[in-house]
Amino acid sequence: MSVLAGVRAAIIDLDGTMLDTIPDFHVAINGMRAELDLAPISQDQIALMVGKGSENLIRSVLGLDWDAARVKAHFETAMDAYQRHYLSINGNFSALYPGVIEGLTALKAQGLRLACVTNKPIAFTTPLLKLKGLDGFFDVVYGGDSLPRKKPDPLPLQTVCADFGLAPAQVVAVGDSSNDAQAARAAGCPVLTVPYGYNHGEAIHKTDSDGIVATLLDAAILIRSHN
Ligand SMILES: O=C(O)COP(=O)(O)O
Ligand SMILES: [Mg+2]
Repeated sequence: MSVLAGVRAAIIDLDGTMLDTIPDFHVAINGMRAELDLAPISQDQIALMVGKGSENLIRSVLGLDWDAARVKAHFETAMDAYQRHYLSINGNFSALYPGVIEGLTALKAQGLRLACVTNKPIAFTTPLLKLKGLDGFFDVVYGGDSLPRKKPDPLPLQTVCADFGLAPAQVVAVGDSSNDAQAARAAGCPVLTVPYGYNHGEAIHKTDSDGIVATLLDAAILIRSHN
């Protein structure tokens, strides 16, 4: 029997799964770097560092130029600048991946409840989902700072399962990175991965999952075929 049999809800990741947000990160990070007299960096560099939340990202971005002591000394100034820049352009340069709206629509039509769990701060996440027309699909949304621990910790996924009154085996996680897969494994949720996002520069095939789906629509079709 497939691990997807009996699935009643889906937890969908945001960055790299629903939206290609690297162009937003790029503008916001380089805006911050300019304020600190640091040279711009490329989208490819940024894609390697996205996935473990804002604090990690800013520490990595500053660590390209500075030692740990200097990063620490300037961290708060950098974070304030980054958040200001990000909020001023949030969503303006990011785009939906193919099959996202179709996939979410199909999952809903199949009777699944949907949650969005992202490591993006909730203050960025809420307006972004709205701007992109995604907010109406989700019963629950957790950002990286909504709960005491973020992915790859299982807590956000376990919280969704509790919110929905479902066992982890009934809730599939869909994401683009090892953070999503590790969180799902630790929570006991089945997990599907998409190959087009950001996985810290690692091929998605190297990440342990229950299947790789080309789009969210393919995820919906695969789940339906087992239920
Ligand atoms: O902002 C991040 O660090 C990654 O966010 P995600 O969990 O939506 O991929
Ligand atoms: Mg992601």
